[in-house]
Amino acid sequence: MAAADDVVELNLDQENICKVNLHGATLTSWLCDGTEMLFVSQQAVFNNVKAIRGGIPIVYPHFGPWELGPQHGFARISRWTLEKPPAKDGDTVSATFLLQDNENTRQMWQDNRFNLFYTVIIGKRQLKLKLDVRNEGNDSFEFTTLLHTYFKTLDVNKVTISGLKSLKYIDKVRQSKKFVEENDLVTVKEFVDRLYIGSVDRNEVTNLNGNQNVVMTRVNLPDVVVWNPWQEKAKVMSDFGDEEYKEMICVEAGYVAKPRSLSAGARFEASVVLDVI
Ligand SMILES: O=P(O)(O)OC[C@H]1O[C@H](O)[C@H](O)[C@@H](O)[C@@H]1O
Repeated sequence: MAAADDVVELNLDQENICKVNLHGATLTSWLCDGTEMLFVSQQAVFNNVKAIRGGIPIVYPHFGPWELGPQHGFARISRWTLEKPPAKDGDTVSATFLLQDNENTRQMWQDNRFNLFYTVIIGKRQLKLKLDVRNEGNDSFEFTTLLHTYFKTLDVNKVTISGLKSLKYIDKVRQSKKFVEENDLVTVKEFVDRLYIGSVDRNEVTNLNGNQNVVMTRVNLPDVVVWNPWQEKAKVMSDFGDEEYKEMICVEAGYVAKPRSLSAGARFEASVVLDVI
């Protein structure tokens, strides 16, 4: 369990609440009309050191194994600050979190200076997530970023994902070779780790918890990663139950297929909207 003072709650009403852990600004719960939409492992570790296994960890400034630092970058294992506490505005509640460069990140990542603002907005049957990266230094830098969304489902076998047909994808399970997706609806029946390149901006993920479907709309996040560790990988992950692969599917919106360059003083804004339909 996370310590209470690590968690910021955005409370629209009793049945529509989301929780953000300041460790990584990881969204660890999204209650939509009383149904939990996000998967968090029973084995997840809340020690403010390890990345939280589940919810929506933020990948930045690097997706995947990184020669300069930890896998998926430092954002998901850094302590964020609460820049704007939860406030109600009409039918939504929003809060903004901030990660700034510090001695540790500068040492790891070529002395780059940045502000990364993350705004979470919960509405009725909707969650909106906004990333805003600002280059505060005198030199340009490159980064990749992704919202590593773990959706909760009662049965991963029934989940379908639309919007990927005809796209090229890198299949990390098959020596990172490139393939073209042939299916209108992607289903997951085995260990899957794919990076779909340059997808249309809308994907529908069906049969999530409570038989809910979610439409994911992306702005400035052209790529989609689909991941499920299945039985074989689940067994070797210490913070993931052996059978939990049945209860989750990661559909991750990112800018990851190629790095984004940001010149000195420039800004990169991107967002994901999750609508429960
Ligand atoms: O175990 P983690 O570092 O959290 O990474 C979990 C997974 O994240 C992404 O989905 C990657 O595509 C996978 O290759 C990776 O295994």
